[in-house]
Amino acid sequence: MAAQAALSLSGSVSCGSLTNAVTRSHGKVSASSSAVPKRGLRSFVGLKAEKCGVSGACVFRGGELFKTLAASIDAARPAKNVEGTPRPGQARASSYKVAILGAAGGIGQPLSLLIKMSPLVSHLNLYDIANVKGIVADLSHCNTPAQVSGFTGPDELAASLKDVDLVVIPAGVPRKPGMTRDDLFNINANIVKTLVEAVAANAPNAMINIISNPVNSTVPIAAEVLKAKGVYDPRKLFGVTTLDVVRANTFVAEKKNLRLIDVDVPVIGGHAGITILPLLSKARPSVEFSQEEIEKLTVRIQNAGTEVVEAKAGAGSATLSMAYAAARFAESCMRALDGDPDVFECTFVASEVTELPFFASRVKLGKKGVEAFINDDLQGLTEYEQKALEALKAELQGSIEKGVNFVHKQAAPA
Ligand SMILES: NC(=O)c1ccc[n+]([C@@H]2O[C@H](COP(=O)([O-])OP(=O)(O)OC[C@H]3O[C@@H](n4cnc5c(N)ncnc54)[C@H](O)[C@@H]3O)[C@@H](O)[C@H]2O)c1
Ligand SMILES: O=C(O)C[C@H](O)C(=O)O
Repeated sequence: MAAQAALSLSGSVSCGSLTNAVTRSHGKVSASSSAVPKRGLRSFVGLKAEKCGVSGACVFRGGELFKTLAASIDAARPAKNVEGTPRPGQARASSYKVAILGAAGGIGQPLSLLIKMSPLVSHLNLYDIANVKGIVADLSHCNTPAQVSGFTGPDELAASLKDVDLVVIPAGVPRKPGMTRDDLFNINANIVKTLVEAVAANAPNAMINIISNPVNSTVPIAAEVLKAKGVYDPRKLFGVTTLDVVRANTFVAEKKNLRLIDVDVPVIGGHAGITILPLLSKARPSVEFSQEEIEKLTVRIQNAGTEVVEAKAGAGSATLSMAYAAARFAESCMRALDGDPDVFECTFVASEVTELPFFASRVKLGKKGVEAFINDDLQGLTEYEQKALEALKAELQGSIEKGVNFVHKQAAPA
C-alpha cells in the first residue's frame, strides 16, 4: 500500500549546494539542520533563484510560470526564442496533467489561468458543478502549451481525473463577514469528501492540493477518505497554506523596506486564527523587530484572511492572492515531480514534527511528495513563538479530530 511505501524511503536530500543524510523512523522523515541552505533563500520559496549575491540576497525570476508568457511574446518576433524555453505548443521532456476541482469559482478561474501559463502542464482539466464551458473556451485561446478540457457536474467528475498527476481542490463556499473558517465545515466537509472519493477511485497516485476551508479539518477528512479506500499516501496530501507565507513575506518586506521577492518567512501550525503561526525569528533575510512589532505583525498575518473578507463585505474571501499562492504551490509540486532537487514549501501535512497528527511546516518536496521535514524551523524559537505554538495545539487538535470524526460517523452503520 502507498502508505507503507512511505515507511521504506531511503536516500539522501540535496538542498542547494548541500547534501545531507535524511533520517527516518516509523515513517518519520526529517532533514538535519545542515539540510537548510545557510546562504539566502535560494531553495525556500518554491521559485528558483537566478543569482545570489554575496549578501545572500537572491534574484528570483518569478518561476517557470512566466517564462511561457515570455516565450509567447517572443514568438511574435520572427526567428527568435528565449534560450532554453520551449515555444508554445512545443512539448517539454516532462509535463503534467492537472485537474482543478471547483474551477469556476473565485479562486478557480484565476488559478486556472495561472496554471495554463505553466510550461510544466500538458493538460488542464477544469471541473465544477457550475458550467465551465465558457471558461474553457476563453482559456483555450491562450497560446500556451496546456490543453484545456471542461467537465461539468458529477457525471463528468471521474473523466476529469483520468491520468492526472496533480489535483487542486478550491471547491466550496467562502466566508462572509462575521464567520470563522470553521463555520464553513458543514457544507465544505461533504464537498471535499465527495471529491476526494472520486480522486481515490480515479487518480489514486496523484498529488492532492486542498484549498477548501477549513483546511485544518478538510485535510484530515481527505486523509480518512483515502485511507478507507486503501490508497492513502501521506506524502502526497497537502493543505495549501502558501497564502500565509505569501502574506507574511509581503507584510515583513513592507514593514522593513525590503524587496518583496527577497523575503521568506516560514509559517507553521495550521490555517485558521491562532493556528497560523509566522516564525518571524526565522525570517530570511534575518530582521530585527521590537516585541510590539512582532505581536502586531503576527496578529495581522493571522487575521489577513478576515481583512479581505471584511473588505469584500459579503462578496467572498481572498481569491486573487489565493490563486497566486495556489499556483506557486502547484508549480512547486510539479517541479518536484520533474526531479528538481531544490523545492521547499510550508504546507499542512501528516506530520510528526509535533505530537499533532497534521501540522503545517516547511517540507522538502520530491517526486513522491514530502521527502523531508525541515525540523530546524521549530528549534530555537523565541519565548513568544514557543508560547504561541503551545497555545495553538488544542484548537488545531480539535479541528483535526472534527474532520476525522466526520468521516468515521458517516461510515458507521446507522
Ligand atoms: N487555503 C486557503 O488559504 C484559502 C484561501 C482562500 C479561500 N479558501 C477557500 O477556498 C474555497 C473556495 O473559495 P472561492 O472564493 O473560490 O469560492 P467560490 O464560491 O467563488 O467558488 C467555489 C466554487 O466551488 C464550486 N463547487 C461547489 N461545490 C462543488 C462541488 N461539489 N464540486 C465541484 N465544485 C463545487 C462552486 O460552483 C464554485 O464555482 C472556500 O472554502 C474558501 O474558504 C482557502
Ligand atoms: O479567510 C478566509 O476565509 C479565506 C482564506 O482562508 C484566507 O486566508 O484568505
